[in-house]
Amino acid sequence: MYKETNIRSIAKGITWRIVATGTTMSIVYIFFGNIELAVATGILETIAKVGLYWAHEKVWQKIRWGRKKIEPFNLMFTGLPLSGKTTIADLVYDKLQKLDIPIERIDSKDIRELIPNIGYSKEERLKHIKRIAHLIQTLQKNSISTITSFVFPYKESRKIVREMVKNNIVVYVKASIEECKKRDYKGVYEKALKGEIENFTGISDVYEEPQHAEIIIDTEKIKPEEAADIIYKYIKKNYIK
Ligand SMILES: Nc1ncnc2c1ncn2[C@@H]1O[C@H](COP(=O)(O)OS(=O)(=O)O)[C@@H](OP(=O)(O)O)[C@H]1O
Ligand SMILES: Nc1ncnc2c1ncn2[C@@H]1O[C@H](COP(=O)(O)OP(=O)(O)O)[C@@H](O)[C@H]1O
Repeated sequence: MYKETNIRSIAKGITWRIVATGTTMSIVYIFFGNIELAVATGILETIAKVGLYWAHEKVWQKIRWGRKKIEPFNLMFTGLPLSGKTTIADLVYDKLQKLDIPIERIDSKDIRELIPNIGYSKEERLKHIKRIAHLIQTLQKNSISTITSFVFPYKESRKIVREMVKNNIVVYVKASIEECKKRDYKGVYEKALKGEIENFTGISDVYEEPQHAEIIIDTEKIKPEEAADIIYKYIKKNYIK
């Protein structure tokens, strides 16, 4: 998010004054053919309008009417490993950033690097998700929206987030296990099938499908760019009118 600095406001004020006063002086000169009158009008106009503009701005700063607060939201991407969460969430993030709203991207790989000593048992995953929900909550207190992509495999883990954060939008990124195995650029399915990874979602642990997702993306039918567009339009319609 950008803040208008004082120096930028002053520069804008000066350039606008040159344009506006130049226009007034030209009109006076065209009508009356008197250069002294045109210059005098220009000087008087500058003095009067600089003061009046300042007062006008001060009054409007106190008026709340017509201002709209953008409520922070959390886009919660959930789905099997390799279903396409990161790919689509990154595209949505790029699109939403262009709207100049305060927004953060939180992906499982970054958080698991940051908090490495946590495993994948149900108990550990729930503990992990509570920390993430707390992080989203803190960002929301500062009006920052979030795009989070985690497996979020249990109904219980998604409920934790829904109860802790405002405006939670579940995006279920759907793909069959067979398809995810084909996409396995991380080699995690291969390892899980060999028994080298325990409690692997979809292989040796459950993925409880969301029953009330706000958005469902079937990645075997919809391309990443189309999916990002659907999600972007949903956000624009419901949160940034
Ligand atoms: N046992 C097990 N189960 C599921 N996933 C595993 C496991 N071990 C490692 N991985 C890799 O870690 C990613 C999932 O981590 P998450 O933090 O999103 O999981 S969770 O939400 O806490 O359940 C997930 O990455 P994504 O592919 O980004 O989903 C896996 O590649
Ligand atoms: N329709 C699709 N949507 C998203 N990803 C897709 C799609 N079709 C193929 N893929 C590929 O599947 C892989 C998904 O990986 P990734 O986004 O890291 O998934 P996840 O974050 O769910 O583990 C990527 O290589 C991506 O290019």
